[in-house]
Amino acid sequence: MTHLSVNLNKIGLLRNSRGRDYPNLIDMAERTLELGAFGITIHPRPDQRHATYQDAYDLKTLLKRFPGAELNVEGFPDAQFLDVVLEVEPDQCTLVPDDPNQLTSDHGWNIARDQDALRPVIAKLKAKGIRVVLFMDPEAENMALAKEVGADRVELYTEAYANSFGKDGFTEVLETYQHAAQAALDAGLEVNAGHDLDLNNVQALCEQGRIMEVSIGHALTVEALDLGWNNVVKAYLEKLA
Ligand SMILES: CC(=O)[C@@H](O)[C@H](O)COP(=O)(O)O
Ligand SMILES: NCC(=O)COP(=O)(O)O
Repeated sequence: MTHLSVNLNKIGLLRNSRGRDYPNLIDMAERTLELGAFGITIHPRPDQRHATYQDAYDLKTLLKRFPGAELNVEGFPDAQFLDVVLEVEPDQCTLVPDDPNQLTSDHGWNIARDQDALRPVIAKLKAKGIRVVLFMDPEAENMALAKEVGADRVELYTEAYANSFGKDGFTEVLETYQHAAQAALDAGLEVNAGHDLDLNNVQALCEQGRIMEVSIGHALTVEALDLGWNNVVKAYLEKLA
């Protein structure tokens, strides 16, 4: 079984588009957890275009009512992000090497280059009891270094996986991801995955049993336009059971 963490960035985007608290992100989080999701993910970006830093505080308060459920806060470890995460103390923090103006996340860490900056950040987060995840491309050769710099898990960046799904060459791409996941496990890391996962492609990635958690938001929100939020969350839970 793979845990489902629902990313509410796009709920935040809709909310922020009208300057009203509608839809209410915390209400959507509560509804999602009541449906059986393992956790909630947000990725507050410096411009707070969707999820806000305040959402992190409010979600932390909500999660206290759901023992066993987890809050995952993703983002680039700039000073503001770190201040918020160290104060909120989510269950998990996924560090993502995004520039402030990126449209979305589109690459994993270059740990060999960034390790001197990452090590103290990871140490600070872990000192607070926060599980640390590094957002990574599916490169098996880099997993040992991810462990060495102190990460607890890696999150495999799955855009390339999603883009290959259903096309020629998919089997080889899937094997690349499974090989990277196994290398992470062999290095003593647990494995998350995310980005562009959807109801069609998620099962093939997770059914071999290496993926501990997937965080899904964009496709889930779009699929909910057709199927309804409750039905989509339940459908993912069935796929990941
Ligand atoms: C790290 C990752 O792949 C996603 O969690 C990312 O946070 C999505 O960000 P947007 O919702 O801003 O596209
Ligand atoms: N880490 C991936 C995530 O949280 C959601 O990514 P997406 O499903 O919005 O592409």
